[in-house]
Amino acid sequence: MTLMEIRGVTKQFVTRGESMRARKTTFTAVDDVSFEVELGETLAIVGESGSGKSTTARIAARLLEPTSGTVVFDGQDVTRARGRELARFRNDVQVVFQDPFSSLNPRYTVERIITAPLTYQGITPPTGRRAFAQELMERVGLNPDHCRRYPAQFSGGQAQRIGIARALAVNPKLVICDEAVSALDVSIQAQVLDLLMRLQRESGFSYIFIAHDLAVVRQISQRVAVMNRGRIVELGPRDQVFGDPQDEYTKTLLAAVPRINPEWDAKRRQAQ
Ligand SMILES: Nc1ncnc2c1ncn2[C@@H]1O[C@H](COP(=O)(O)OP(=O)(O)OP(=O)(O)O)[C@@H](O)[C@H]1O
Repeated sequence: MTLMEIRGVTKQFVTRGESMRARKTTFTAVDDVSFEVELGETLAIVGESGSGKSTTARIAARLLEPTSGTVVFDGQDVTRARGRELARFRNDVQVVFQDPFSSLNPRYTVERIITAPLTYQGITPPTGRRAFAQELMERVGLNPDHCRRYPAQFSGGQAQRIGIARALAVNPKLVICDEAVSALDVSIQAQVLDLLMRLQRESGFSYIFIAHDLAVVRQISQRVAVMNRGRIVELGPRDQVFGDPQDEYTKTLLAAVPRINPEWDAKRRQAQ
């Protein structure tokens, strides 16, 4: 079943040079992009820096309006949704950002951060906020006794787990991870990826997983979209894209990754 459909989405940014007299120029960051996200799957979007991945993610999350094209979620056109319709969308689609610290309010306790999406939606958990936050902390591998602590008292990997717990608080159907593990050390990255995969197995939601690291994408995704200069140049099942890429740019991208060691990769997948 299709959960989200991005149809012919284009995003242009109008920029102006330093001086007021400088001419305005239009830059197309995302150019006629279309893809679908199936219920329960992980679709990865990969590409070099500047290829338009984050802009696409922000449009899919309705954090940015496209210049043209449509975003359909659960059968509804939400491209210009407002009010209650937008609130429902914001509940169903959660985002985990790259830098956990800048996406967590430093003045709020973890308990307050994790339960904030419930507050926006006007929901009171039957067991109370603290018990609810503690349960989620346990689910993401954090010590529930630390629920009164502040973000600065956690490591980068732990802070990202707080961001993930917050995303899960409202039982989303889709979680958009925008370079969610890119800022973490490799060993911590692997732990957070394992957590993301476990949570999906438990709850059945979908991921759009944005990353530039192909080793990470290979581990987590079922399908992969490759972006180059604002366009999707290849989209297919992971093993097809990695094993038999059709597009020249995808081939170049794969050739440039020395970190994918097939033996290591096979061992990791066996261990999962
Ligand atoms: N608000 C904006 N105004 C002008 N240009 C923008 C804006 N946001 C993004 N861009 C440009 O659009 C292009 C695509 O950016 P985007 O962040 O989507 O790429 P990306 O693939 O996610 O790269 P990265 O991995 O570096 O974040 C870039 O050239 C960027 O400079």
